[in-house]
Amino acid sequence: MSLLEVTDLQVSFNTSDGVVQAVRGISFSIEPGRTLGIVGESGSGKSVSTQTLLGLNSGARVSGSALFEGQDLLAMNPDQLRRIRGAQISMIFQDPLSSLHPLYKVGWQIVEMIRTHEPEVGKAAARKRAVELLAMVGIPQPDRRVDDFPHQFSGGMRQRAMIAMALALSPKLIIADEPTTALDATVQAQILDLMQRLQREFDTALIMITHDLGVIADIADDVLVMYAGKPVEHTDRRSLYYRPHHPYTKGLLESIPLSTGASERLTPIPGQPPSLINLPTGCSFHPRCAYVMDKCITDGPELRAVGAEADDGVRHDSACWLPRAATGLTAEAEQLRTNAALEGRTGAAKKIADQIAGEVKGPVAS
Ligand SMILES: Nc1ncnc2c1ncn2[C@@H]1O[C@H](COP(=O)(O)OP(=O)(O)OP(=O)(O)O)[C@@H](O)[C@H]1O
Repeated sequence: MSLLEVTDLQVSFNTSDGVVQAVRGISFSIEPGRTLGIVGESGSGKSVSTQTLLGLNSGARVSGSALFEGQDLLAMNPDQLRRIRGAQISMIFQDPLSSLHPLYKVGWQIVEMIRTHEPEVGKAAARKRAVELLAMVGIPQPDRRVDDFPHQFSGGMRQRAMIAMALALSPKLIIADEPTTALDATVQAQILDLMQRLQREFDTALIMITHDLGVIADIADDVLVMYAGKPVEHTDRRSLYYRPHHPYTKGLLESIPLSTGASERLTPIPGQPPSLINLPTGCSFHPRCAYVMDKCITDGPELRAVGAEADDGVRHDSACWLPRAATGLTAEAEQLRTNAALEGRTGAAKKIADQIAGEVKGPVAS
C-alpha cells in the first residue's frame, strides 16, 4: 500500500462566469521517502489538487479518492482533516508569511503547533524542541532567534523557519508549493538541499509543486506534468528529462533558463493556457502545439504508455497522439514527431500550425 494514493481526482468551482474545471482527473501515488514533482504553468491546477487533499478548498466540487495510509482524505470531516494537517501531512508555501503569523514570535508559533497536536508536551519541552528544529534547519543562534518575530528573519531564514514548523510533528508527507520561487538562486539551492537532507533523515515523502522543471531536476524521483487541469505526462525523472514525449513537456524543458551566461537558452511556449471555463476541443494543448494534427482538434488523448520504457518496467505515460516511440530530444525523435505531424494534418490543423509558425520553430511547413 502506498503512503498516498490519489485516483481520478476532479475539482471544479462554480463561479458567476461558469464552472471552472480546475482539476480534470489526476491520479498518482507516493511512497515513504520518495519525491514527486508536480509541474505546470500557472493555473494548471497544481495547487488546487494538493490543497483539496487537505480540505483547503471550501466550495469546491470534488470527486475521486485520496487514500492516505488507506484512509480516504476526501471522505474525512473537518475535524479529522485538522488532526492530519501538520501532524501527518504538512504544507510549505511560497510565502512563509502565509504560515508564519507576523505578530507572534517564531518560536512561540512552533511551540503552539506542537502543543496543539500533542497537548501532553509541556511548554519548556516544546520550546526546547523549537530551538532544536531551528538549529536543524540552519538558523544561527537558534536559542536567541527563537524569540524573534518573522520580520526579523531574512526571506531565506523565514523559509527555513517554515520548514522547521513543517517538520515539528514529524509528518509522513510534506507538500511544498513553490517553496523557493521567491528566493534568489543561491538561497533556493540551499533550501532545496536542506529539504532533501531532512527528507532522507526522516524518510518523509515529498510532493514538490513548481512551474519550473529546473527546480526539481535534482530531487524528484517521479514527475507529473499538468496542463489545463489534466495530467499530460507522468514518469520517472530520467525519462522525463531525457526522453520527454508530450510536446508540452518538451516546451517546459526548452524554457528552463540556463544560468550559464552566453549559452543561456530560454524558449517560451507560444500562446497562453486556455480558460478552464471554455476549454478547447480535443487536446487542450492543441492551439499551442507545433505538432498539432487534425485528430488533436477533435479527440482528447488519455494517458497511455509510451517509449521503450513501457517494456522495461519504467512507467512512462503521455497523453499525446504522437507515435509512442517519439520520445526524446534527439534528431531521430524529432524526425518521428515531424513526420507524424505533417502526415496527420490537413486544413484546420495546418492553419493552427501556421499561426504558431511565426512564434516557434517546428514542423509547420508543409
Ligand atoms: N476558489 C476558486 N474559485 C474559482 N476558481 C478557482 C478557485 N481556486 C482556484 N481556482 C482556479 O483553478 C485553476 C487552477 O488553480 P491552481 O492554483 O491550482 O493553479 P496552479 O497550477 O497551482 O497555478 P499557480 O502556480 O499560479 O498557483 C485556476 O484557473 C484558478 O483560477
